[in-house]
Amino acid sequence: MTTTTTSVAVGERRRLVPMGGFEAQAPGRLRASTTVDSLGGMSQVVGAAIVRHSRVLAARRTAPPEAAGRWELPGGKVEPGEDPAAALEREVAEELGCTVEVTGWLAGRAPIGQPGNQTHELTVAFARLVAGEPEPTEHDQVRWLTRDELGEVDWLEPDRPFLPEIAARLGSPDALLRAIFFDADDARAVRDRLTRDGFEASVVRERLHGEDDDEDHPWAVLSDAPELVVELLVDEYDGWLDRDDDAAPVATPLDLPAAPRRRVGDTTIPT
Ligand SMILES: Nc1nc2c([nH]c(=O)n2[C@H]2C[C@H](O)[C@@H](COP(=O)(O)OP(=O)(O)OP(=O)(O)O)O2)c(=O)[nH]1
Repeated sequence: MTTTTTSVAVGERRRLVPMGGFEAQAPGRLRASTTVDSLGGMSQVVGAAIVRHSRVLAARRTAPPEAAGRWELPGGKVEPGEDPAAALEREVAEELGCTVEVTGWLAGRAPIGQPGNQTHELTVAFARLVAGEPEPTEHDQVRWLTRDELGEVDWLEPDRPFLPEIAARLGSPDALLRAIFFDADDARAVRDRLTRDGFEASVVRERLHGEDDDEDHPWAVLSDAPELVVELLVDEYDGWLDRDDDAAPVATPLDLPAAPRRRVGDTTIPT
C-alpha cells in the first residue's frame, strides 16, 4: 500500500500524518457547524474525542474478532436522517451510560473498510462530559489518555489521522496557564470559550506582586488549554499571559504512530 501524507494544522504548526485515504479539510481547526456532510454517498460513523482534565477517553473493542483488543473513540453509525452530533451523543449514552455534549468537529474524514469496499467513513468530534461517568457496556476497557500516552494503544487505522489534532488539543495534564484580564467580563468570556471547547477553565481574582489595593486587582483565567489556544484568546480579549508561572507547559515531542501498525493476519474492519 502506498502511504501518502498530508499536513494537519496544529495551531500554527503543521504536522505530517499518514493518510491512507484520509481526506483532510483545511485548516485543522474546529468547524463552526456541528453537521457533517456526507461525501460520495458513504455512510457516516462518528467518534467522540471526550476530553477532560487534558485527557481523552479511548475505548477497547470486543468485536468483531479482528477489531477485538484494538482501541477507538466511542461512537457508532449515524442513522439515516439523524443529526451527526445527536447520533454521537446517543451512541455514547448507549455505550458508556453517560451524557456528553459535542463541542466541535475535527478536520477531515477517514474511510473505513478495505480499499474498494469502503462503505463508511469516520468523522470525529470533540465532546465534553456533562453528566455521569463513563461505564463501558460494549467495550471491555476504557482509558483516559494524556497527550503523551496517545501512542501507547493500538488504535484502529481510521482513527490515527485524527490523533495529531487531539494531541494538540490536550495540552499538558500538569500545567495550568494563567491569562490576566482587567475586565471581569473579558475573563468570563474567555473562560466560557475555553469550557465550550472542552478545556478546564476557571476565573479567579488576581493579586499582582506589589499591589494591595483591592479595587485594582485584575482577573485571571486558569486553564489547562494549550498555550497557543490561550494566547489567541488573550489577544482577542486584550489580556496577557502570565509567563512567570513555573507551571507553564513545556512542549514535548510526541511519539505518535507514524503509520498503521499492521500485524500479520490483520484485516481491515468490516462495517
Ligand atoms: N465507534 C467507532 N467505530 C469506529 C471507529 N473507528 C473505526 O474504524 N470504526 C469502525 C468500527 C466499525 O466497523 C464501525 C462502527 O461500527 P459500530 O459497531 O461501532 O457502530 P454501531 O454501534 O452503530 O453499529 P451496529 O451495532 O448498529 O452495527 O466503524 C471509532 O473511532 N469509533
